[in-house]
Formats: sequence, structure tokens, C-alpha cells
Amino acid sequence: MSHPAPNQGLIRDYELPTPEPDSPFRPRKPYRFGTLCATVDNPDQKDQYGSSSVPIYQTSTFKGVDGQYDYTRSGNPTRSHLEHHIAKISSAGHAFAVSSGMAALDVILRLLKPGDEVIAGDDLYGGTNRLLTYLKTHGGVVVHHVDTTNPVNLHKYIKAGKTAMVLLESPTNPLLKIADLATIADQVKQRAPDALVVVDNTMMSPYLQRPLEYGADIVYDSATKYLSGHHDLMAGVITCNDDDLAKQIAFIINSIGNALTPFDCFLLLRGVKTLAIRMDRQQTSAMSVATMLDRLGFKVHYPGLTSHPGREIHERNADGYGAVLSFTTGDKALSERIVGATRLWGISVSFGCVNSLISLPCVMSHASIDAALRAERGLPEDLIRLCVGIEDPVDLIDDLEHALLEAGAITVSAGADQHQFVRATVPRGGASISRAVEKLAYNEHSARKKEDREWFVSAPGKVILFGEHAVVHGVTAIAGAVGLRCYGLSSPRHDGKVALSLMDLGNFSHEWVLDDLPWDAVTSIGVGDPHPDALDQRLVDAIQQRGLPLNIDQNAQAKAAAVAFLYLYMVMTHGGERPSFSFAVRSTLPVGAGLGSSASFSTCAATALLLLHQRISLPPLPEPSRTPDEHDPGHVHVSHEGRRALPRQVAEEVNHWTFVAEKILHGNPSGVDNSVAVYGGALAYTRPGFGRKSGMEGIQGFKSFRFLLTDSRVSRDTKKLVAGVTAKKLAEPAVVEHILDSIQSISNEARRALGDAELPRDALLSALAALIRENHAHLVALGVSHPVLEAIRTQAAAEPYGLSTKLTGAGGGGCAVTLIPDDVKDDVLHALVEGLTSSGYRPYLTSVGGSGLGVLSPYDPANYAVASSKREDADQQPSLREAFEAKGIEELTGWAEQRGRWLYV
Ligand SMILES: N[C@@H](CCSC[C@H](N)C(=O)O)C(=O)O
Repeated sequence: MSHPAPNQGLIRDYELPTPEPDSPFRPRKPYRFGTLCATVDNPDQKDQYGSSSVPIYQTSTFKGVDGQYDYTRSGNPTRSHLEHHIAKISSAGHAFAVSSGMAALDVILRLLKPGDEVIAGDDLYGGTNRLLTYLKTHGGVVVHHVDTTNPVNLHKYIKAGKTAMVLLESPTNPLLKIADLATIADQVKQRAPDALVVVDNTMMSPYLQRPLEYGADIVYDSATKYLSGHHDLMAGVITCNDDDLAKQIAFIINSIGNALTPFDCFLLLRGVKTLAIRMDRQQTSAMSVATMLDRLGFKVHYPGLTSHPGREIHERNADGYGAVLSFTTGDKALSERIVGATRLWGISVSFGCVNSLISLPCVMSHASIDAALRAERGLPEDLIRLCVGIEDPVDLIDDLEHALLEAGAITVSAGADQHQFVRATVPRGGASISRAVEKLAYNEHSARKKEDREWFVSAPGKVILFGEHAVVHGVTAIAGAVGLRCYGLSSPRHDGKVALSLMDLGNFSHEWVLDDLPWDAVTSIGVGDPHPDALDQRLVDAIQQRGLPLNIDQNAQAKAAAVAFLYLYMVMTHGGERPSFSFAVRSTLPVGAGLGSSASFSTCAATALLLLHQRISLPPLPEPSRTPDEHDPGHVHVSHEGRRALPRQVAEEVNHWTFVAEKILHGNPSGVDNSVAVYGGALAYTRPGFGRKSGMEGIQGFKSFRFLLTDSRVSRDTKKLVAGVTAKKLAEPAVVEHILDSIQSISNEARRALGDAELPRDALLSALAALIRENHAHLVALGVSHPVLEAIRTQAAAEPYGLSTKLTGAGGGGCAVTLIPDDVKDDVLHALVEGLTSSGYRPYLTSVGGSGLGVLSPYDPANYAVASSKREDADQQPSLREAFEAKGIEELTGWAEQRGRWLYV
């Protein structure tokens, strides 16, 4: 048998039936595979009307006695056509179509008796493993799992009279290991002649591999995959040559009744016609994807790569390398981020579809194998499986590169053009090369003078625009950065102390003597290394027990903030440096109102600490494109209001540490609040585990708009409200599911509108107003509104305002948001604000969708000038810190903005 490289024509003489007779003048060659696939023709089953497509015999019974068919479970003409066609393309004497790939395996395994022994691979599909385990525990069958890459490994288990079946996958799912099918079949037959060699051929399909040609007795495919190709049906096919075996299989299928329905037979026949053409395209693209990942230095499992240990054997087994591959990243969390960051690759189990899929086998297709067994069998938890579809390979690679980049698995190589990526992972602890480079850079510069300067930082709060409550049940929520912000100012001191002052967040202040902190409990994190997923509970406990002033116990908010602050400070400390400074925090955000005040605090604290510990540094200002002179300040390439002046790596590092602080403050944060606080703008978030693409995605092109945020001043119990919705869902599942579906549509619509650069602004605002009203009505139906929220809504909706309002966050009190269209006049707005204030609420005129993390530029000394002027006596100008602490809350934002140029993410 010849073995052409994939996609080089695949022209070979198949010993397959040719549906037309030879002519004595021009002998016909057998048709090639693609032609066989497309030509559905059964000379024994001619259609009475000559229909081009096989008709669907959608009937359960057939009239008469003694006819060819009596009952569709036993036989059906549409199914006969399909089975004939499958046999034809599989080099098989017999084919059977059943309701799924697992149903096919079930039929085959019913050939076994108690006491029989089965040899199966150690890397195999999770469902197969599950069924074998079931037979082991319920059917008295003995199952041995062995590494099938070397036929010798099977020898000690092959026992004449005992071994009844050898079950092989090649390539295996999901590690793409290769078994030498011909050699194994031959050796099994020599040692245990009665044993059946069964091959799961799903990953290859009959186009690329026909194991019956190598001595297999039975071959089965999950036809849900390549044979059908479109993920619109479930089916399994079984093929064999032996007539007796075929009789037994037909008996089992008829007895248990899992034959494929006529309609699905029709769909499958339609899919099979394009098998060759789909597979050609898919495997060519798979090779490009595998090569790209291999070049980047990932461990890639794909038999087409020259580095694959089974490549040569695979080329003996098959005519192509297929379109499934898998790779590891060295870090499970990184793999999860990659999977979540793709857009074109659908996160889904299965393969063989025209659309490309990405999955994490350990939590998806192979989740039924328990974690310990997975580890024992060498199935890596960080494994990502890719199933390449027919999309344009350039888009597929582009999307994957974006995901790898976004997840931090690769980085743009320094000095290279923008499309040159390099792997960013080093083996230990999942730290990345980019981090290692930062580390080197840090070490290089560690000789530089310790910075003894102030840092003024700020971060926004967040508001949930759509999808609160529903998000808990897997619906997408849209959250945006709100114009109200938290500000932090660090000022150096030289007395071996660190001070924290939380003026608007629990009104707490305290100074610690650095040497008195519980350093014995600290394991510091190396510069550039990430904080592990879990908090260091020993340190948290030590801070709580030995690091806090006694009076803090009555102030839960301040206590949590102080623990988070000290925790970050201590684990970031390295090289014996313990910076001494005061950190003053102000916030214009109401606390406990669901507006992310803790995340904005955490962002400020993390940023200041990272700067003080010199773990991040700000990039130098870009060169002005126009040289400044005395009349012209020059033009600096900093986009709108300094946005994007803080590089992505800085934002990522801050976000990472902010999340650590959020864990201390909240236990199990979703990551939404910190991401909004750091990146600003707006994002869509979907919880994992509900069958939707999960994760967080920034909404590009989000336009900032005005909002009135009204704090009802009624406190609520978020946990109770969330539990209430869950209870309602249990009590009235249909009603609540309907509401959740409607909220998902609202979020989808809002996301589309917010990211649509073409949508005129007035159309966007009126669409948002309608969606706000609709979403609020659903929240009322879920029972999470409150009379005060309804009163605020009514007040804003009344003439002359006519504005749309919804509750935001948990409801039951808390805050309401009112959209302010651009044409609402200031005096009208002020009248509304006054009205709400006199009703006892606290309204804030603000915006949504603005900047994320900001740092007052250190490049213009004038920005921090008030601070740097040494105060000889009390008459002198107040320091920046004094001014900061003295400002009234209403003037804080305006005052901060006037300090100078802010650099934003
Ligand atoms: N929840 C399903 C998972 C099906 S995985 C399907 C396919 N064979 C694959 O490898 O992706 C189950 O538990 O069976």
C-alpha cells in the first residue's frame, strides 16, 4: 500500500466497488475515494422515481408479511442506503448505523460474556473508558489498560481463550498516540485467535484509515464527527467483514433498538458526500496550526509533525494526519485563559465539525475519568485539544495567536515586527518568559537608586449595566467602569514605618513599625513571578492575629482592606528592601452599594505597591512627533486623554495582584470588578459551566455616556437576594428560565449595540434606554427590586424627565442607574438630582465607560510639585498629601484631574 503525504492527491487504487461497469475499449479504474463518497448508489435499491437524493422513509412500520422491511427498528430503506454507502467507503462487507458512537461501542461490547478479558489503550476517549468501567463493575468483564504505542506491551495480557477483545484507538483521543494496527492485529490473531480486534476509527474516518484492511475485525466510528461533519446529528457506524459477526451485530441492534432513525440516516448520507473534501481542507489547516504551535515551543501532539514519535507508523496506517491535535502549555490556568480567549474556535466537546473547536479534555470530553486516574495515565490537566474546521486557516491562526497573546502564553518578540511571537512560558510555576525578561531587566536596574517619590494613582468603580442576578445562572452580564473613582497617594517616609489611611472607606488610619509585622509567616514572591492561585492562608492568619490594631475589629471594611494591603506589601517585599511610606486613600464611590469600591481600592493599593517595590515601571514618554519650542509644546503620541499610555503588561500585572487583594476582600471574586477597575471601558462576563462561551471580553469601541447613579441608602443582603432567585428558579423553573433567556437576549443586544462603531449615538442611547427598562422589569419579576428603587424609577420616568432607570447589582435597595441621553439639559438634570436628594436618596451624576487605572504622570515634575517643595514652616504651601486629604469629596475628582497629565490603561 502506498502512503502519499496528505493532500498530495491521495490517488490510489482502492479495492472498492466501482459503480459502473468497465468498458472493453476503455477499462475503468476504480473510482477514487472522493468520488465514492459523493456517489450514493445502490444497484439493488433503485428508486422508483429516480430521485437524486435518497428519500427519507419516515415510517415506523411497513405493510404486509414477508416483505424486506416490517418495522424501522429492524430495517428501513433510508438506513439500508446509508449502510450500503458506509460499507462501500470502508472496505467493508457489512455496515450498521446506530444512534451514536457510544451506542456503536455498546453494541460491540455486548458480544462479550462475563469473565472475558478486554485489552484497551491507556489513552482513550472518556466515554469509552466509562463504558468499559461499567462493564468491569457490572458485567464481570476484566479490562486491562495498556500503552498501545508498542505492540509488545500487549503481549503479557493476550491470553488464548481468555482475551475476547482488543480495543484500539489510533490516533488516541486526546494525546494522538499511534498504535501499529497491522502488527497488533497480527500478533493478537497468533496468540488468541478468537479475540476480536476492534478499532475506534472516529478521528481518522474511512477516508484516511480503513482498519479492516489491516486485519481488524470490527471498526466503529462516532459518525457524529467527520462522517456527518456538521454537528447536527448523533450517529455511530459499525463495519465488519465476517458474516457471522454481522449477524450477531444485527441481532443486538434489533434487540436493543438503537438503530439510527430515518431522518438522521438521511442527514448522515448527505454529510458523508463531502467527507473527502472537508477532511482535505481540515487536515491541511491542522498541519498549519500544529506547525505554528510547535514553532512557538509548545508540546504539540499531532502525527503530522516530524517530531511525533508515531509518525512513521501512522503513515503506514493512514493516508493523512487528520484534523485533531492537542498541546500543553505548562500551566492549567494558562490553558483555561487561552481557551476562554478564543473567538473563532468554539469551546465544545466533540470534533469533526466544519467549525473549529477548542476544548480542555480533562474538564470536558475526559472529565468522566477521575483526576487521579488521569494523572496516573499521564493525561495532562493543561492539555488543550484543537479540532480544526474548514474556516480560512489564516483566521484560525490569527484567532489562536490572539488568544495565546491575551492569555500571556506568547508575547511579541522584542525588536521584531509585530507579527513575530515568542513563547512566554517557563516550566516552573507557570511563570512566563516575559516575566523572566522583566526580572532580568529588574536585576539589571537594581543598582539604580531607590526611588523616593510619591505616586498618585486612581481607579474607577464598576456598575452592572445588564445581567445582574442572571449572571449567577450563566447569563452574560455587561459591566462598565463608572466615573466615580478611588484615589491613592503614596508618600515616602524614612522612619521604618508604613501607614495606611482610609478616609472614605471606613475612616481608618494606622501606622505599623515595619519590623513588627509578622515576617516569619511570609513567603515572598519573586519579582516577575505570579502569585499562586491560592492565598497564603498562614500569612493571612498571621496578619489578622498579629498585625492589626485591636480597635479594628469593629470596622469590618477597614479590617479587610488593611489585611489585603499588608498582605500585598509583605509578599511583594524582596531583596531585603522594605519601603517605608504612607498610603492615603480617598474614594468618591459609595461603599457597599455594589459599585466595586473594594476593587478600585485594591487596584490603587496594588499599583502603588508594585511601583514602590519596583515590580512595574512606567514606560518612558514617547518622543514628540513635533519638536517642542518656546511657542509649541510639541505633539506627543499619547491617545485621547492619555488613554493607553500605560502598557498592557503593566495593566496585566496590576490586575493579577488586584485579584489577589480581591480574594482577601471577597473570598471568591469573579474577576469582573478588578478587570473593570484596571482596564476601564466595559466588558461582558459569562460564568463558566453553563454551556455558553464563558470568560470576560472587553467591549471594544464602547462609548462613554452619562448616568445618574442613585444610592437608595437602603442596605441589602446580597447573599439573601441571590439565594432568593435560586429558590425561585427551583420553585418555578420554566418562568425563571424564560426570564433568564430574555436577559441573555438583552445582554447580547446591548453588547452588539455598545460595540457597534456604525450605530449612530442617538440610536444607541434609545436602544439602551429600552433595554434598561426591559431588564429592570425582569429583575422585578425575579423579586429583587425594592419599593425605594421603584420610587427612584418613577421619579426619573416622570415628566419632564422621561428617563429610563434600572436597579444595578443585587437590588433589594442599593443603587439604581438612570441613563441620561446627551440632549438632557443641565437645569433639568439638576432639578431631578435635587428632587431625588430631597426624597432622601444620594444621586451622583457620573458617566459609564471611562478610563481604567490611572497614574499621575511622573515625567512632569510639576505634577507632584506641591509635594516635592520642602516645607520649612507651616505657612508654606500644603504638601500634595495634605491637599489630597483636605479636599471635600465633591471636589476631589476635579482637583485630582488638575494635578497634571494622567496616564491611563
Ligand atoms: N458529556 C459528554 C462528553 C462528550 S465528549 C464527545 C467526544 N467523543 C469528544 O471526544 O469530544 C460525555 O460525558 O459523554
